[in-house]
Amino acid sequence: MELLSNWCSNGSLPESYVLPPEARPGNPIVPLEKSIPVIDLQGNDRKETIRQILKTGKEFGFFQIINHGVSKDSMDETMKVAEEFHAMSGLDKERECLKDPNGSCKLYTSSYAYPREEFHLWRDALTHPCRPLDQHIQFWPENPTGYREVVGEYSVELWKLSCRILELLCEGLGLSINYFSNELSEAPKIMINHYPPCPEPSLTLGLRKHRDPNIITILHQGQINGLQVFKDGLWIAVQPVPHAFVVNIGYLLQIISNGKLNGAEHRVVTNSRDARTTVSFFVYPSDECLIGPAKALVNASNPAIYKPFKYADFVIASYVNPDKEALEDLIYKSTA
Ligand SMILES: O=C(O)CCC(=O)C(=O)O
Ligand SMILES: [Fe+2]
Repeated sequence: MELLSNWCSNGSLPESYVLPPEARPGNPIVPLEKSIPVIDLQGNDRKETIRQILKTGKEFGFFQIINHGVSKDSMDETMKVAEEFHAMSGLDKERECLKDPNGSCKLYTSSYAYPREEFHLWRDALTHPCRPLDQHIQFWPENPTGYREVVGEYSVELWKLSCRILELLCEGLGLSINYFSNELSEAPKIMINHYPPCPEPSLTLGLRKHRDPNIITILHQGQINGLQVFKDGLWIAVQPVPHAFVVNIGYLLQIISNGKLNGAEHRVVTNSRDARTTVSFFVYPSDECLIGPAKALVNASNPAIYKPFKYADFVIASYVNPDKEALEDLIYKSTA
């Protein structure tokens, strides 16, 4: 596996990156009236904020947040070390990711299933766990200078923000305020994506259509366009708003909410001019965690759509041995 950043500037798109016609991005459709709502977390009416989050979490599965309490400096410095990391040589990047004998810090290109992929994606990525910080930080990259300190502080802030958003969601859904304060949110991860300029943006993608396999994701997407959300058969671009975060409902939260929230499908398109670097904070459960509709949300008029399953089995059916039917058998309650 050679990182994309090592060779991407040679000016051509290899055949293995050319997606089949139906999966290509085509012309992006940006219906203005359907843009992703921006929610002010400092709005002084808490009930109104919760109403907006629930509404857009159902309609779009995505929202942007401003006045979220994470400092601009922390966001800017994190973006800077993220860009610097991907600007290092391939060998240096690999060396920085070998510090954990258990391989918790991962560097890959395209998706982590690269060797099995029929088509590759125009992306490199670095990912590592981030909580509890003192159990993981010693395995993170030491270079670029300041990486651990800056990303360490950022991940503490993002954890606080995740808890705050989950509390608002709990309140809106009618769940106890600490519903997620357990193994459901035990294994958060940072992911630093890098999408170099691409010679043929119409033929390939940075990420194919997917739902995040987690509870929620908080994305720092910087200033470059690329993220698109699938809604009612259209792709909607998530326009960068300076220092906003993009929040998206993960597939597991769709299941826990018994369909009251939507784990929306999304993808990343590339462009020929600007490199794009993004930082995702993923809230994941532990592998052993049981996932299923919250009891408080199921009753005679809202019967359970999904049945309980172990998170590790979901990962197997989604990624390790991807099998749509096996995944549906695992998560959906039989209607027979
Ligand atoms: O880079 C982006 O804009 C989105 C990344 C994403 O969807 C993911 O990492 O799951
Ligand atoms: Fe995603």
